[in-house]
Amino acid sequence: MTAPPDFPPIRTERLTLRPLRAEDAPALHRLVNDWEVAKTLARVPYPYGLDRAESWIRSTWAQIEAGEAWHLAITGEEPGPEGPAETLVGCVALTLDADRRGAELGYWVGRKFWGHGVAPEAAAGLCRWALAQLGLEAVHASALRENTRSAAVLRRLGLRPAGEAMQTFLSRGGPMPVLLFRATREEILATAVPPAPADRTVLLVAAVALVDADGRVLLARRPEGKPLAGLWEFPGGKVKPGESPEAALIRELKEELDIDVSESCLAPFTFASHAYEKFHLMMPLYLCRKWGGTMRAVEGQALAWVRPRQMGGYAMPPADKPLVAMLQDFL
Ligand SMILES: Nc1nc2c([nH]c(=O)n2[C@@H]2O[C@H](COP(=O)(O)OP(=O)(O)OP(=O)(O)O)[C@@H](O)[C@H]2O)c(=O)[nH]1
Repeated sequence: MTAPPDFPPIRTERLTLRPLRAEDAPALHRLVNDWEVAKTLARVPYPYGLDRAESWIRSTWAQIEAGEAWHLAITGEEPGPEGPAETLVGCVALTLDADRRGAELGYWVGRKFWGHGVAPEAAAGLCRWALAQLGLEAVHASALRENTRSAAVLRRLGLRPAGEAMQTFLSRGGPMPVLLFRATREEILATAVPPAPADRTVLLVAAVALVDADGRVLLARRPEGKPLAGLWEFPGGKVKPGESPEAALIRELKEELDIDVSESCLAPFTFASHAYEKFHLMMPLYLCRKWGGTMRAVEGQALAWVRPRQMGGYAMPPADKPLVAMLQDFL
């Protein structure tokens, strides 16, 4: 086949699942050729070259056409200079068993998209589609024994532990212990929409829009190694027990930017209330136009002074979206 099959995209709350396209190859190669991702995948060699991404994409078309396996791109939307742009986030797959009554579920998500519940949302979307369209009786999956994150995803989807096995991992060059998971059609249907974790705690984070004389706002890029790394955000951080949000900000601004801010210069502006997968973020956003000292990126983080109108071109955490809209109206 020379083109993706005609397959109507599956849409979930935030994601679209669609056949891979030839032009996805560079993004696919970038996301999978990452040891943290590749090491969890049985059938992916490492390093993973661009040519492999290209030929694998073509092989998935024939499998969809034959009704044997559905390897779909998980895509989301990220802000771009010309409005929201489609971004490859990962892949999700169902491969029919030989008797065509069950199927194996698989998925991976690019490292920079971890922590947002992409895998359960995409896997639940594909499972729901497959139960309706293919009349499957069961879904099964495996996860490396050490991959607790993947085991948690499978449990949230309603799959239950079904033993252990050894499985060859191309990326590891040999057999590795895996945990097996399984669910009947009924079990999946009962839990196919991943429930929000019941014990999601509220995390209080104080943040500030530092505004310069030209009406530009300071954004800082989250450093590698932290959750949501690479995204641009308002300076700030977690409020410690016993600390006021203002005191937390004054401390964080000193620690991160080496500037001195007094409480009277922090004007309450608005707040974000956003359900992340593992916690609920409650984040007051202050405005501040006056500070002392010479600003520097103490943690080596990239800084940018950005007009609110231009913030659409900076990828920011989902919680910040409404804040950006309010700054655009106000500044
Ligand atoms: N500072 C800041 N945090 C934000 C923004 N938007 C947003 O979702 N957050 C979330 O709020 C949380 C802030 O935690 P953090 O990791 O920056 O806090 P911190 O500086 O105390 O970090 P640390 O615990 O690694 O020292 C993160 O989960 C982050 O993703 C934002 O605009 N600014």
